Formats: sequence, C-alpha cells, structure tokens
Amino acid sequence: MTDAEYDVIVIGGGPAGENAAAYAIAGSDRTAALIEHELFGGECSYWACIPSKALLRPGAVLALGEAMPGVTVSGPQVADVLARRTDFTHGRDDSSQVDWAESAHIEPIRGTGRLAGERLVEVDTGDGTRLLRARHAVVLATGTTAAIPDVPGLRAALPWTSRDATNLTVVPNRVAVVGGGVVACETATWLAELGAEVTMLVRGDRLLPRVESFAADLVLGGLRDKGVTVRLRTEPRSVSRRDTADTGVGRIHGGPVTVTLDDDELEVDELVVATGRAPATGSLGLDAVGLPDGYVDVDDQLRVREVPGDWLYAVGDVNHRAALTHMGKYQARVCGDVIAARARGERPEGPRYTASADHQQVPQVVYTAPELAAVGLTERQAREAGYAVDTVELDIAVAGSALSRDDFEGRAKIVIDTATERLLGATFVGPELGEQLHAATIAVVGRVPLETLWHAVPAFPTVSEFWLRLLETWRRPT
Ligand SMILES: Cc1cc2nc3c(=O)[nH]c(=O)nc-3n(C[C@H](O)[C@H](O)[C@H](O)COP(=O)(O)OP(=O)(O)OC[C@H]3O[C@@H](n4cnc5c(N)ncnc54)[C@H](O)[C@@H]3O)c2cc1C
Ligand SMILES: NC(=O)c1ccc[n+]([C@@H]2O[C@H](COP(=O)([O-])OP(=O)(O)OC[C@H]3O[C@@H](n4cnc5c(N)ncnc54)[C@H](O)[C@@H]3O)[C@@H](O)[C@H]2O)c1
Repeated sequence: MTDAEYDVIVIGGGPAGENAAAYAIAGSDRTAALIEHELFGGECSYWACIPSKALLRPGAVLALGEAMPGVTVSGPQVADVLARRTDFTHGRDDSSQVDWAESAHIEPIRGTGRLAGERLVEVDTGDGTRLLRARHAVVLATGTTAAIPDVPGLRAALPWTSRDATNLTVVPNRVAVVGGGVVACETATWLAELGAEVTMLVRGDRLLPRVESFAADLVLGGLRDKGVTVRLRTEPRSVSRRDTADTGVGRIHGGPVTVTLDDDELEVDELVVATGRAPATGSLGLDAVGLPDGYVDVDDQLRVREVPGDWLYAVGDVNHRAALTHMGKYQARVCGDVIAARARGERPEGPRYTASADHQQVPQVVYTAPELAAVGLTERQAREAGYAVDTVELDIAVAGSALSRDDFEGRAKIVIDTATERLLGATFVGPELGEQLHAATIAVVGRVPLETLWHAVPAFPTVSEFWLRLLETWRRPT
C-alpha cells in the first residue's frame, strides 16, 4: 500500500534533480516530488561552485586593480570576503529553493530516498517511512561526496574536505592540499590569496591531467607565483594529528597535522583532501532494481541501462558523464523533456531528446589565476578518438588584451579536424578568459567550418580579437 502517487519522483534536490523535476512537469498538470535529505539546492549551492567562486572573485579583482595604473586597491579583507561568501550560500538556509520548488508546482519532501522496487521509492523522513509510487518516472540525482583515500591515519585526523574549504570560517596559517585536480587547484588559489601558507601534494607529474599540458603548466606557474609550494610526484604515506577535535565545518579540526611523505615530513595546521569524488549511491537501494552500487550508467536519454520499462533515469554527477553543474542541468533538461514526451504518449526522438554535448563538447572554466577555459577535445583526446588534427597555439596579444590590464598574459590553442576543417576543441588560459569560452562552445557544438568563422568578425578592441589571430595563423601556417 503506497502513501502517495506522483507522476515523477526525483531523488536528490541538487541542480540536476531540480531541473529534471521542473522540465518533466512544465506546462502540464503532472505532479512531481523532489526528495532531499540535506539542503535543497545541493552541493553546488552551499558547498561547491557558489561558495568557491565567491571566495575566488576578490583575488581576481584585486589582481586586476593592481595591474591598472591610476587605480589603488587593497585587500583582501578576509572577514568581508568570508561574509560575502556566506551571503551567497544564504547561511545554508534553503528556504528560497523550497519556495522555488513550490512555485514550480514541485512538492519538496525532506528525507532520504531509496528505490524499493519498480516505480517505488521509500522515503525516511526522520519521523517515519513513506512509500511513494511514480506513475511515469523516477529520476536519480543524488550527486557525489568527497572521496577520502585509504592513507593510514588520514580519516582519524579529521581532514578538511572541499566542504570545509569552501565554508571556511578561519584561514589556517599552514595548510596542505592533497590532489592536483580542479578542486585542489582552486582551493590552493583562494587559500593562498587569503593569506595561508599552502603546500600542494600532487600524486602525478602535472596538475589537471585532463587539460592541454600547456594550460596545466600555466596554472602551475600561477600557483607558484602566488607562493604556493607545489610538490609533484608526492603523496601522503601516513598522517597523524594531536588533539583532533570535531569543531564543525570550516573550523580547524584539532592540533597540528604531521604528513609523512616518501622522504620527509610536513607539519601543517590543516589538511585538505581534494582527491576526487565518490557516487552518493550507498543507501539508494540500487540493488532493489538489480543494479550494483556505484555510478549509474545511462543512455543518451538518461535512462538507466539494464533497467527495462523506461521508468528509471539518472542525471548529474551520479551518472558520471560530465561532473559539472551546467552539464548536469543540461542532462536534466533533456531527461525532463523525455519524461514529458512519454507521459504525453509521444515517442521522444530527435536532438531535443538526446544528450549529445556531454560526450565530446563539454565546456569548463577553472577559476585559478590564470583562469583556464576549455571546451571539447584536447589534441591528445582528439587523436585518441581517431581524428587527424591540425592545431594552432599562440600567445594572446591583441589591443583588447593589452588595454584590459597591464599584466595581461594569455595563451590559446584550438584543435581542428583536418578532414572537415571544423573545431574539435579550444583551450584559453589567461585573466578572465572564462568569459570568452562560449564563442568556442558554439563553434564546437555547431560544427562551424573555420571558413565560416573567418566571417565572424571580433569587435575592436576586445580581447576576443585573439580569435582573428588564431584564424589568421590557421589560414597562413608558418
Ligand atoms: C569544491 C567544488 C567546486 C565546484 N565548482 C564547480 C563550478 O564552478 N562549476 C561547475 O560546473 N561545477 C562545479 N563543481 C561540480 C558541481 O558541484 C557538481 O557537478 C554539481 O553539484 C552536481 O549536481 P548534482 O545535482 O548532480 O548533484 P549535487 O549537487 O551533489 O546534489 C545531489 C543532492 O542529492 C542529495 N541526496 C543524496 N542522496 C540522497 C538521498 N538518498 N535522498 C535524498 N537526497 C539525497 C544530496 O544531499 C544533494 O543535495 C564543483 C564541485 C566541488 C566539489
Ligand atoms: N570550476 C569548475 O568547473 C570545477 C571546480 C571544482 C570541481 N569541479 C568538478 O568537480 C569534480 C571533482 O573535482 P576533483 O578535483 O575533486 O576531482 P578530480 O578527479 O578532477 O581530481 C582528483 C585529483 O586527486 C588525485 N588523487 C586521487 N586519488 C589520490 C590519492 N589517493 N592520493 C593523492 N592524490 C590522489 C588525482 O590524481 C587528481 O589529481 C570534477 O569533475 C571537477 O571538474 C569543477
């Protein structure tokens, strides 16, 4: 006997889950429940994208001011930076997200959801258990949590995860960041900007293994220029800490931490673990529908593979296709449209109902200093995918970049499919170049021939004139 029926039930109220629910019922009288066991708005709003970018922006503004003769800037005022961050996370009050859900005719349910069989979801609300039935679809959107590697003593030392680093209430004097991915690089950037003495412990021989190597090198140089000590080919062998104390999120979790490395030791006041993510599927009941625990594999309509009947979908980080907020929301829009079409008795066919951009056309901005913006395939990924490629790579030096700030240094690379003369990927590194990325995304997704791009004339004197230099170089290779 079920307690309630909805057309659509979404488990996980992050950005992907919210969008899937909204799109699945938009403009109809269909009903949706959105189940969240923590904060509606998810990791992105309170613990990840929003607070991290709020912490990084002051450093970028300060650097711009310092590079502009005639302008005097000072800072950062740490208390004000942290206060603005907290404004953006609403002090972890999710009532505005609840209001949004209700205004979109989605019923928010606080509790932990788990699959209990075909179209059945059990919710532990804290006061008891409710059994819900979905008439059309169940969507899994439970995201990920920080992965903590099995290093002796590490867990017992109560290290910071990204949640502590983004919600810091105090800047540790000496801090070590374990990892060399996006979270590690961004975290090291804001901690150094806020005055910490930062050491990065990076297992590999470079940062950011999935980006063009010139871009990773420039990010490495930028971190070192900020005073960050980056130790490559280094990982903790064991960790010990005196007086551990569970003081809460973003506070120092006890006395000094000793990190034992291969050849020496490092003592710091706090340790941040940024070694990747694990799927939040442990208590999701995947076994109830015959699935193993772990990331949930989906097709391009976001239907969970291996589960027949077109009723179970997964969007966002939990499906491991492209762990970025904008890509999770993109998948959610497709998924919601697919569910809506099926509910109307239509066959969802064609591009509107197919997630295609999260394979080889993913845009991402890494908010380090310099900023790194990339879309599509790197040269190496393109070659591995079987393309014959041409590349153009150059320093960005146009009137717009020189005018924008006295310290402008940037570099751009494009990857071109030799057979079709279309762009497969682009990478830009330099101050505020994230804002230049969407033009490249349109060219990659739109498969715009470079001969056509030649007629897309960048306005003078904008930074975007570097596109002209790229195309000139491609037309007249030296
Ligand atoms: C430090 C950091 C910075 C980042 N910065 C960026 C950035 O700048 N740009 C970007 O695009 N991406 C960024 N990301 C990645 C981004 O946060 C994720 O891609 C995004 O949050 C994924 O959205 P989601 O909805 O799939 O999952 P989540 O945001 O993780 O939401 C899942 C929700 O499901 C809930 N949940 C889990 N299990 C259950 C259950 N059984 N029942 C009920 N509720 C459940 C969770 O409480 C959570 O609220 C960053 C990540 C980190 C860690
Ligand atoms: N600006 C943005 O778009 C942004 C910002 C932050 C995070 N994100 C996304 O969030 C996701 C998670 O990012 P992340 O940086 O946590 O993960 P990641 O997978 O990008 O990087 C993890 C890093 O940890 C290292 N590592 C893994 N296990 C280790 C171990 N046992 N010891 C030492 N090092 C180890 C890896 O070599 C890698 O360098 C990514 O998909 C990322 O794109 C995006």
